Amino acid sequence: MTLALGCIADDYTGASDLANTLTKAGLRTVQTIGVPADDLALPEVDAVVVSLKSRSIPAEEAVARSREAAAWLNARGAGHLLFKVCSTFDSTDAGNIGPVTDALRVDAGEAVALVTPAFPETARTVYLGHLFVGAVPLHESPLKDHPLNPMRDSNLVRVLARQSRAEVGLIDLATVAQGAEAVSAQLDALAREGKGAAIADAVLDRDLAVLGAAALTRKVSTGASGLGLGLARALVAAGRVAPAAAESDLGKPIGGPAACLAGSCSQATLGQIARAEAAMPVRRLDPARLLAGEDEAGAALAWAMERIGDGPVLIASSAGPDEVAAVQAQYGRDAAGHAIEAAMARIAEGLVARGVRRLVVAGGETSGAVVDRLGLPAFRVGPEIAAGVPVLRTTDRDMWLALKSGNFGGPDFFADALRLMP
Ligand SMILES: Nc1ncnc2c1ncn2[C@@H]1O[C@H](COP(=O)(O)OP(=O)(O)OP(=O)(O)O)[C@@H](O)[C@H]1O
Ligand SMILES: O=C(O)[C@@H](O)C(=O)CO
Repeated sequence: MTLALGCIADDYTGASDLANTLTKAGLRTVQTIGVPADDLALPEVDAVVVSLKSRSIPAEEAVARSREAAAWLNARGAGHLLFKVCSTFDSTDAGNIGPVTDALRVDAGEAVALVTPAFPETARTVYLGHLFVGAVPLHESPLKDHPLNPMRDSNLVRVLARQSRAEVGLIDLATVAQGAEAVSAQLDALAREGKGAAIADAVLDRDLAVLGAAALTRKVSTGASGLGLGLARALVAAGRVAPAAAESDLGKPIGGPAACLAGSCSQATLGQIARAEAAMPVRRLDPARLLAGEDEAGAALAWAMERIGDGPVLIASSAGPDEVAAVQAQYGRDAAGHAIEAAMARIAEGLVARGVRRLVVAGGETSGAVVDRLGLPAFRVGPEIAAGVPVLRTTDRDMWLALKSGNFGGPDFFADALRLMP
């Protein structure tokens, strides 16, 4: 297999978002969970998205895992490596976007890497280095209250510089408007000034096409699905990939019981859970009881088993910012997060052991914990449920999944997803 594009995603929902974007742009794409084992049979594809769970782990571990993924992708001839990060740049001052970008860039022998989280389709735009989520700057958006990485600075040149060894520059919209050659020349100029990364502005899809073409002249770039779209378009335009229609037949219907799990505390997910109450039974986990050692997971599983024969169910730990802050103050941010993720993974395992083959999970870390516990190796990409969220079909067994990024999806996301999982 010779890959046109190798991708390393820092969480599993982000990986499926990117796999969805690449598929829609005509690249035959597969999403793997972790670095694939040598004997994993993969279809012939243009792009592989290796999903890591590296967004919120110590930087040196994130670097080591990303390097391992890069080595696997490079061994399959990847012409370009994209490090897929969140479109809201989720990270802390300790990393991991800066350290991983530095490491991949240096390993590839590049002086500077283009970085942009812009994804206009989901209303993430970058102007003069400032990230906007819809109509508000990042630090005024709900991301300011993220349970693991509250984003309180919208100036990404500053944010990335705090995480990076090298200095960070800017490629502004005026330069992007002049086209790929101007962007490439600006990258060279920034490299001469000693900059190791450049935040690139992008407001419209056409800006992404320019950035993709410029990024493709180097071996490594960092961005969200928007940059993936730009790279895919550039690969097709350069004749390096013959565009393929998305697979319409991902296999026979599976049917049977279905369940949804939500660990994301994003505003979008909280709204979707509230809406789901009208469509299916919803059980809310009590994080305080769970963290005090009560068997909340066992109780939720028993609750689900009483209802699942009649239709889908939803189990959610999600809570608003005040409740999250109270739990974190008592148990610590990471300990609380990990304990809740572990409970979700246990519930997923129990549901699958009892026959669930259609599973929707909301939240990147939550999805990571669930998919790891289920031991799923790779996914083929099915139809799009909402911008950034495809239906996935496991390559090694008959199972449908949807891994939803916290902020993505329409108000009726859970019902919308299940409708596309026959
Ligand atoms: N009630 C709660 N109190 C404190 N932490 C919670 C609670 N419910 C969930 N969590 C934790 O919050 C974190 C949510 O992160 P997750 O990545 O799953 O969602 P997200 O960040 O909204 O999604 P994405 O990364 O896709 O944008 C997880 O670690 C989860 O265990
Ligand atoms: O880019 C995004 O917003 C998503 O794919 C994601 O990474 C959320 O975890």
